[in-house]
Amino acid sequence: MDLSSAAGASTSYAKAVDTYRKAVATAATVTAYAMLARGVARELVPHDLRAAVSWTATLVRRRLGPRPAERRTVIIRRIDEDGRHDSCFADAHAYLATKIDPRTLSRFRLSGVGGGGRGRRNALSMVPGDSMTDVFEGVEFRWTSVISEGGGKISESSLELSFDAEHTDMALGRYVPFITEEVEQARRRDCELKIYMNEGSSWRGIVHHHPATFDTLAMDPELKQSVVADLDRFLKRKEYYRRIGKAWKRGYLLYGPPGTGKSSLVAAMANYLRFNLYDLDLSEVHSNSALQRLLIGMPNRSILVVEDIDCCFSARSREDGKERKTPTAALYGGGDDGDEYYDEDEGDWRDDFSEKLEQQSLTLSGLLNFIDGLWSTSGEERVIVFTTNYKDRLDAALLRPGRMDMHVYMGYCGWDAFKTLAHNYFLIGDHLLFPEIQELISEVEVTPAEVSEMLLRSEDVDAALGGLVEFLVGKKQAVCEGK
Ligand SMILES: Nc1ncnc2c1ncn2[C@@H]1O[C@H](COP(=O)(O)OP(=O)(O)OP(=O)(O)O)[C@@H](O)[C@H]1O
Repeated sequence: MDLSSAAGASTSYAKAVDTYRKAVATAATVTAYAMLARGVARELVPHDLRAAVSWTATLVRRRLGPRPAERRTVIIRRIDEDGRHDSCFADAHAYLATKIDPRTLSRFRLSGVGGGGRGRRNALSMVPGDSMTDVFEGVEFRWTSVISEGGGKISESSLELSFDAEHTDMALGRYVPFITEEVEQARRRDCELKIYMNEGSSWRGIVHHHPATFDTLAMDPELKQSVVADLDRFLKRKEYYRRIGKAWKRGYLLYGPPGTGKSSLVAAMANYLRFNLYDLDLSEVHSNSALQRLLIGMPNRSILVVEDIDCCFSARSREDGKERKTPTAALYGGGDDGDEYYDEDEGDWRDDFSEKLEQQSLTLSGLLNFIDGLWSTSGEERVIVFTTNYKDRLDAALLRPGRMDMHVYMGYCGWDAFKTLAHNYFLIGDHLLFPEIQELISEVEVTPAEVSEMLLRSEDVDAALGGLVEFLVGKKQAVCEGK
C-alpha cells in the first residue's frame, strides 16, 4: 500500500466531515430562525392581515404564474332526443374499446359485441365514472364515462370528451372525423364480403371467401406493387376526384392467357379494398335498359367485374340473332327470308334482322356509355374490372386512352411468381430443386394455374417439386418436338 497516498486520503476525509458538520449546523440554524419568525408572525400579526397577505400572494401567483388552461367538454349521449341510438356514441365507444389499456385502468367492462357467429367478439369499455386519455397529433383528449339519472327511472349513459379550449377546432375538425373513419374501416375489415351475381335485373349475393390476397398472388413483384399503389391512390383521392370534376371510379383491364390469375387478382382486389364484388354475366342481360337497372342497383364501394369481355358482345349478338330469328322475326319486321349477307368483320352471315336486334339489345357502347355517364355520377368509390384472354380481339372503344385506367398483363409464371407459389404451398424460400426449376421456368411457358396444380399433388415438398420438374421437362420436350 502507498503510505503517502493513504495519509492524503485521510486528510481529505477529515475535511469533508468538517464541511458536512458546518452545513448541518447552518441548516439547523436557518430552520430554527424560520420557525421562530413564523411563531412571532403568528403572535404579532393579526389574523385578518395574514389572510389578506395570503390572498394577495395567491392573486399575484395566479396573474404571474401559468394559468390553468380553459377546457371544453363535448357530451355524446348513447340515446338521442328521439330515443334512437346515437351513431357518434357508437363510434366513440367502438374507438375507445381499441384504446383501453387494461394495465392502466383498475376496472373496466368486458362485453360481447357483433351478435352471434363469426362476427362476435369481446370488447373492453370504461366503467361509469372512469376516465382515460387518448393522444391525437400530440394533443391529449380526456374521455370520461358518465351515467346519470334521466327524467324518469331510466339512467342515461354518455361519454364526455374534454380538451383544452385552444384545441377545439382540431377536436371537431380532425379528431372526431378521424374516429369515425377509424371505426368505419374496422367495421369494413370485420364484415364478410359478398359476391353478387345478376339474375334478371336484380342481384343475388352470397358470402365471398376467396382466399387470394396480394401476398399469395403470384405475379411480377413490380407490377403487383404498382397495382396496390394505384388502388391506394384511388382510395385516398376522394377530394381530388371531386375537385377535378371526375367521377370517383377506377377501371382495370386484366388480360393474359387462361390460368394466369386474372380472377385471383380480382379477388385479391376485393379483399384488399374490402369492397363487394358484382360479377356481371352479360349473357343474362338482354337489353341496355336491363343493364342500366342492374348497374344502378350497385351500391358505392363495390367492384363491377365483367369476365371475358371479348366474348360478350360479338358472340352474343350472333347467337341471339340465330336463336331468336324465327320466333321473334315478325316483331322486328324481319324473317327467314330476309336479305342475308356475309359480314367480313363479324365473320358470319347477317341479315337486317340481326342489325335491328343489335340496336334494340345490349351493346358494348351501351355498357361503356352508361359506365362513363349516368352511373358514374350516381355513386362513388367504384372499381370496374374487365378481363380477357385476348386483348387483341377487344373493341377499340374499350382500349381508347382514358377508358380503362390501368391495363394489367397477367403473364406466364416467372421465377418470382413461382417462389410466391412455393411459399404459399410449402412455406419454403429455397430448395435443392430450385435452380433446375428456375432454368426450366425461363425456357417454357407455364401458367401459375399449372404450377399450382403440380404443387397441390403432394404434401411432400420433394415429391411435389420433383413432379413439377418432370412436368416442365415434358413441356420443354413437347415444344422442341413442335407439338
Ligand atoms: N397468379 C396467380 N397466383 C396465384 N394463384 C394462381 C395464379 N394464377 C392462377 N392461380 C391458381 O390457378 C387457379 C385459376 O386461376 P384464375 O382463375 O385466377 O386464372 P384466370 O387467369 O382468371 O383464368 P381464366 O382466364 O381461365 O379465367 C386459381 O384458383 C389459383 O389457384
